[in-house]
Amino acid sequence: MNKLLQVTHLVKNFGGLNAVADVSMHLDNNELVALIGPNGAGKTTLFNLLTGVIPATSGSIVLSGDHGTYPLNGKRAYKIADMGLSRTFQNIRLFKNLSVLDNVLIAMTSKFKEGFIPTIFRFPSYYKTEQQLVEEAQKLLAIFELEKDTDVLAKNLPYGTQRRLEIVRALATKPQILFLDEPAAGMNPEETANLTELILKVQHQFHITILLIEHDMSLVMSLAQRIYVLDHGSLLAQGTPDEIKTNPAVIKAYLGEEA
Ligand SMILES: Nc1ncnc2c1ncn2[C@@H]1O[C@H](COP(=O)(O)OP(=O)(O)OP(=O)(O)O)[C@@H](O)[C@H]1O
Repeated sequence: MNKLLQVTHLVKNFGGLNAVADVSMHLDNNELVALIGPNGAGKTTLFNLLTGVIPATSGSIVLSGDHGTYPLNGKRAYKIADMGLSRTFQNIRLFKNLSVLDNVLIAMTSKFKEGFIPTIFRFPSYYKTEQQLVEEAQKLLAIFELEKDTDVLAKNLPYGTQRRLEIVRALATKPQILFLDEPAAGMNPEETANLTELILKVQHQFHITILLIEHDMSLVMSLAQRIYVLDHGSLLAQGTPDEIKTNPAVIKAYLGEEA
Protein backbone atom coordinates (compact mmCIF):
# COMPACT_ATOMS: atom_id res chain seq x y z
CA MET A 1 0.00 0.00 0.00
CA ASN A 2 1.18 3.53 -0.77
CA LYS A 3 2.25 5.70 2.13
CA LEU A 4 0.06 8.75 2.68
CA LEU A 5 3.12 10.97 2.37
CA GLN A 6 6.42 9.70 1.01
CA VAL A 7 9.52 11.89 1.20
CA THR A 8 12.53 10.67 -0.74
CA HIS A 9 16.11 12.01 -0.70
CA LEU A 10 14.94 15.51 0.20
CA VAL A 11 17.64 18.19 0.17
CA LYS A 12 17.60 21.91 1.02
CA ASN A 13 20.76 23.95 0.73
CA PHE A 14 21.05 27.54 1.90
CA GLY A 15 24.24 28.62 0.13
CA GLY A 16 26.88 26.23 1.46
CA LEU A 17 24.70 25.01 4.36
CA ASN A 18 22.86 21.66 4.03
CA ALA A 19 19.86 22.51 6.22
CA VAL A 20 18.11 19.30 5.08
CA ALA A 21 20.50 16.69 3.73
CA ASP A 22 19.06 13.67 1.95
CA VAL A 23 16.07 12.97 4.21
CA SER A 24 13.72 10.08 3.38
CA MET A 25 10.69 9.51 5.58
CA HIS A 26 7.00 8.67 5.37
CA LEU A 27 3.69 9.20 7.10
CA ASP A 28 0.89 6.63 7.16
CA ASN A 29 -2.82 7.25 7.50
CA ASN A 30 -3.92 8.32 10.97
CA GLU A 31 -0.42 8.23 12.44
CA LEU A 32 0.95 10.58 15.05
CA VAL A 33 4.63 11.09 14.34
CA ALA A 34 7.14 13.40 16.04
CA LEU A 35 10.11 15.14 14.49
CA ILE A 36 12.75 15.98 17.08
CA GLY A 37 16.36 17.13 17.09
CA PRO A 38 18.67 19.72 18.63
CA ASN A 39 18.36 23.44 17.78
CA GLY A 40 19.28 24.11 14.16
CA ALA A 41 18.86 20.44 13.16
CA GLY A 42 16.62 21.39 10.21
CA LYS A 43 13.17 20.54 11.61
CA THR A 44 11.41 23.78 10.65
CA THR A 45 13.15 23.79 7.26
CA LEU A 46 11.78 20.29 6.65
CA PHE A 47 8.26 21.47 7.63
CA ASN A 48 8.65 24.44 5.29
CA LEU A 49 9.58 22.09 2.44
CA LEU A 50 6.66 19.72 3.12
CA THR A 51 4.14 22.56 3.22
CA GLY A 52 5.48 24.47 0.20
CA VAL A 53 6.73 27.49 2.13
CA ILE A 54 10.14 27.07 0.45
CA PRO A 55 11.15 24.95 -2.57
CA ALA A 56 13.42 21.92 -2.21
CA THR A 57 16.88 21.87 -3.78
CA SER A 58 16.24 18.25 -4.81
CA GLY A 59 14.32 15.13 -3.82
CA SER A 60 10.64 14.31 -3.93
CA ILE A 61 7.52 14.65 -1.79
CA VAL A 62 4.54 12.56 -2.90
CA LEU A 63 1.02 12.53 -1.46
CA SER A 64 -1.10 9.44 -2.06
CA GLY A 65 -4.84 9.89 -2.25
CA ASP A 66 -7.84 7.72 -3.08
CA HIS A 67 -7.40 8.41 -6.79
CA GLY A 68 -3.65 8.29 -7.26
CA THR A 69 -0.40 9.93 -6.26
CA TYR A 70 0.41 13.62 -6.42
CA PRO A 71 3.92 15.09 -6.40
CA LEU A 72 4.05 18.13 -4.12
CA ASN A 73 7.45 19.41 -5.27
CA GLY A 74 7.27 22.88 -6.74
CA LYS A 75 3.67 23.41 -5.59
CA ARG A 76 2.90 26.70 -3.84
CA ALA A 77 1.85 26.71 -0.18
CA TYR A 78 -1.81 27.56 -0.88
CA LYS A 79 -2.06 24.68 -3.37
CA ILE A 80 -0.58 22.25 -0.86
CA ALA A 81 -3.02 23.52 1.78
CA ASP A 82 -5.82 22.88 -0.74
CA MET A 83 -4.57 19.31 -1.10
CA GLY A 84 -5.13 18.74 2.61
CA LEU A 85 -1.84 19.62 4.29
CA SER A 86 -2.29 22.21 7.03
CA ARG A 87 0.14 23.62 9.57
CA THR A 88 0.83 25.86 12.51
CA PHE A 89 3.94 27.99 12.89
CA GLN A 90 6.51 28.28 15.67
CA ASN A 91 5.72 31.99 16.02
CA ILE A 92 1.97 32.43 16.38
CA ARG A 93 0.28 33.78 13.24
CA LEU A 94 -3.22 34.87 14.16
CA PHE A 95 -5.21 37.91 13.05
CA LYS A 96 -4.62 39.56 16.40
CA ASN A 97 -7.23 42.30 15.97
CA LEU A 98 -10.00 39.93 14.92
CA SER A 99 -12.23 37.86 17.18
CA VAL A 100 -11.60 34.20 17.89
CA LEU A 101 -14.62 33.27 15.74
CA ASP A 102 -13.48 35.43 12.80
CA ASN A 103 -10.02 33.88 12.94
CA VAL A 104 -11.59 30.45 12.45
CA LEU A 105 -14.07 31.63 9.80
CA ILE A 106 -11.26 33.12 7.71
CA ALA A 107 -9.42 29.80 7.82
CA MET A 108 -12.60 28.08 6.64
CA THR A 109 -13.25 30.37 3.67
CA SER A 110 -11.37 28.13 1.23
CA LYS A 111 -14.27 25.73 1.81
CA PHE A 112 -16.83 28.49 1.24
CA LYS A 113 -18.22 27.38 -2.11
CA GLU A 114 -21.03 29.92 -2.41
CA GLY A 115 -20.91 31.75 -5.76
CA PHE A 116 -20.09 35.39 -6.34
CA ILE A 117 -23.64 36.57 -7.18
CA PRO A 118 -25.39 35.01 -4.13
CA THR A 119 -22.61 36.41 -1.96
CA ILE A 120 -22.83 39.96 -3.34
CA PHE A 121 -26.64 40.07 -3.26
CA ARG A 122 -26.90 38.11 -0.02
CA PHE A 123 -29.39 35.54 -1.33
CA PRO A 124 -30.88 33.20 1.32
CA SER A 125 -28.41 30.48 0.29
CA TYR A 126 -25.57 32.83 1.33
CA TYR A 127 -26.93 33.11 4.86
CA LYS A 128 -27.48 29.38 5.07
CA THR A 129 -23.90 28.70 4.11
CA GLU A 130 -22.59 31.39 6.45
CA GLN A 131 -24.74 30.02 9.28
CA GLN A 132 -23.37 26.54 8.60
CA LEU A 133 -19.82 27.87 8.71
CA VAL A 134 -20.44 29.63 12.02
CA GLU A 135 -21.95 26.46 13.52
CA GLU A 136 -19.02 24.39 12.30
CA ALA A 137 -16.54 26.93 13.69
CA GLN A 138 -18.33 26.94 17.05
CA LYS A 139 -18.22 23.14 17.21
CA LEU A 140 -14.48 23.18 16.59
CA LEU A 141 -13.98 25.91 19.16
CA ALA A 142 -15.95 23.87 21.72
CA ILE A 143 -13.59 20.89 21.29
CA PHE A 144 -10.76 23.23 22.23
CA GLU A 145 -12.74 24.76 25.12
CA LEU A 146 -12.83 28.12 23.35
CA GLU A 147 -16.59 28.40 22.92
CA LYS A 148 -16.86 31.11 25.60
CA ASP A 149 -14.17 33.19 23.87
CA THR A 150 -15.71 33.49 20.40
CA ASP A 151 -16.00 37.31 20.62
CA VAL A 152 -12.66 37.91 22.32
CA LEU A 153 -9.98 39.54 20.16
CA ALA A 154 -7.18 37.05 19.50
CA LYS A 155 -4.58 39.45 20.94
CA ASN A 156 -6.38 39.43 24.31
CA LEU A 157 -6.16 35.65 24.76
CA PRO A 158 -3.51 34.20 27.06
CA TYR A 159 -0.51 32.81 25.16
CA GLY A 160 -1.38 29.12 25.60
CA THR A 161 -4.92 29.80 24.38
CA GLN A 162 -3.59 31.58 21.29
CA ARG A 163 -1.61 28.42 20.51
CA ARG A 164 -4.80 26.34 20.80
CA LEU A 165 -6.60 28.77 18.49
CA GLU A 166 -3.82 28.29 15.94
CA ILE A 167 -4.53 24.56 15.95
CA VAL A 168 -8.27 25.19 15.54
CA ARG A 169 -7.49 27.38 12.51
CA ALA A 170 -5.31 24.67 10.99
CA LEU A 171 -8.07 22.09 11.57
CA ALA A 172 -10.71 24.39 10.09
CA THR A 173 -9.34 23.66 6.61
CA LYS A 174 -10.21 19.95 7.15
CA PRO A 175 -6.71 18.66 6.56
CA GLN A 176 -5.59 15.10 5.90
CA ILE A 177 -2.25 15.88 7.46
CA LEU A 178 -1.69 18.39 10.25
CA PHE A 179 1.81 19.76 10.85
CA LEU A 180 2.30 21.24 14.32
CA ASP A 181 5.46 23.30 14.84
CA GLU A 182 6.24 23.33 18.57
CA PRO A 183 2.61 23.44 19.76
CA ALA A 184 3.64 23.45 23.44
CA ALA A 185 6.26 26.20 23.15
CA GLY A 186 5.84 28.70 25.98
CA MET A 187 3.14 26.65 27.74
CA ASN A 188 3.26 25.82 31.43
CA PRO A 189 3.15 22.12 32.49
CA GLU A 190 -0.61 22.20 33.06
CA GLU A 191 -1.28 23.74 29.65
CA THR A 192 1.08 21.20 28.06
CA ALA A 193 -0.74 18.28 29.70
CA ASN A 194 -4.06 19.71 28.52
CA LEU A 195 -2.68 20.14 25.00
CA THR A 196 -1.37 16.55 24.94
CA GLU A 197 -4.89 15.26 25.60
CA LEU A 198 -6.35 17.59 23.00
CA ILE A 199 -3.96 16.48 20.26
CA LEU A 200 -4.84 12.83 20.95
CA LYS A 201 -8.52 13.66 20.88
CA VAL A 202 -8.15 15.55 17.59
CA GLN A 203 -6.27 12.68 15.95
CA HIS A 204 -8.97 10.18 16.90
CA GLN A 205 -11.96 12.39 16.25
CA PHE A 206 -10.82 13.72 12.88
CA HIS A 207 -8.95 10.61 11.70
CA ILE A 208 -6.02 12.67 10.56
CA THR A 209 -2.29 12.19 10.39
CA ILE A 210 -0.21 14.47 12.59
CA LEU A 211 3.47 15.33 12.33
CA LEU A 212 4.73 17.46 15.18
CA ILE A 213 7.95 19.21 16.02
CA GLU A 214 8.39 19.49 19.76
CA HIS A 215 11.17 20.06 22.26
CA ASP A 216 9.02 18.98 25.23
CA MET A 217 10.00 15.32 25.52
CA SER A 218 7.19 14.46 27.94
CA LEU A 219 4.71 15.47 25.24
CA VAL A 220 6.64 13.68 22.48
CA MET A 221 7.07 10.43 24.38
CA SER A 222 3.46 10.26 25.50
CA LEU A 223 1.96 11.15 22.10
CA ALA A 224 4.11 9.85 19.27
CA GLN A 225 3.69 6.43 17.72
CA ARG A 226 6.93 6.93 15.79
CA ILE A 227 9.72 9.46 16.05
CA TYR A 228 12.21 10.79 13.50
CA VAL A 229 15.37 12.39 14.88
CA LEU A 230 17.16 15.01 12.78
CA ASP A 231 20.70 16.17 13.46
CA HIS A 232 22.64 18.57 11.23
CA GLY A 233 20.01 18.14 8.52
CA SER A 234 20.24 14.32 8.36
CA LEU A 235 18.12 11.61 9.92
CA LEU A 236 20.00 10.32 12.93
CA ALA A 237 17.41 7.76 14.01
CA GLN A 238 13.82 6.67 13.68
CA GLY A 239 11.71 4.35 15.78
CA THR A 240 9.19 4.03 18.58
CA PRO A 241 9.51 6.26 21.67
CA ASP A 242 11.15 3.38 23.58
CA GLU A 243 13.68 2.79 20.82
CA ILE A 244 14.52 6.49 20.57
CA LYS A 245 14.85 6.96 24.35
CA THR A 246 17.55 4.30 24.53
CA ASN A 247 19.33 5.05 21.23
CA PRO A 248 22.97 5.95 22.10
CA ALA A 249 23.38 8.22 19.03
CA VAL A 250 20.27 10.20 20.04
CA ILE A 251 21.41 10.53 23.64
CA LYS A 252 24.80 11.75 22.42
CA ALA A 253 23.29 14.31 20.01
CA TYR A 254 21.09 15.75 22.75
CA LEU A 255 23.44 15.59 25.71
CA GLY A 256 26.86 15.89 24.03
CA GLU A 257 29.99 13.74 24.12
CA GLU A 258 29.87 13.25 27.90
CA ALA A 259 26.55 11.33 27.84
N1 LIG B 1 16.22 31.04 5.16
C1 LIG B 1 17.38 30.59 5.62
N2 LIG B 1 18.55 31.02 5.11
C2 LIG B 1 19.73 30.54 5.56
N3 LIG B 1 19.84 29.61 6.52
C3 LIG B 1 18.72 29.15 7.08
C4 LIG B 1 17.42 29.60 6.67
N4 LIG B 1 16.47 28.95 7.39
C5 LIG B 1 17.14 28.13 8.23
N5 LIG B 1 18.48 28.25 8.04
C6 LIG B 1 19.53 27.49 8.75
O1 LIG B 1 19.23 26.13 8.53
C7 LIG B 1 19.55 25.37 9.71
C8 LIG B 1 18.33 24.62 10.17
O2 LIG B 1 17.41 25.57 10.73
P1 LIG B 1 15.95 25.14 11.24
O3 LIG B 1 15.28 26.39 11.69
O4 LIG B 1 15.30 24.33 10.21
O5 LIG B 1 16.32 24.24 12.50
P2 LIG B 1 15.34 23.70 13.64
O6 LIG B 1 15.73 22.27 13.86
O7 LIG B 1 13.95 23.99 13.32
O8 LIG B 1 15.83 24.56 14.89
P3 LIG B 1 15.01 25.04 16.21
O9 LIG B 1 14.72 23.83 17.02
O10 LIG B 1 15.97 25.95 16.89
O11 LIG B 1 13.78 25.75 15.72
C9 LIG B 1 20.09 26.36 10.74
O12 LIG B 1 21.51 26.36 10.66
C10 LIG B 1 19.52 27.69 10.25
O13 LIG B 1 20.34 28.76 10.63
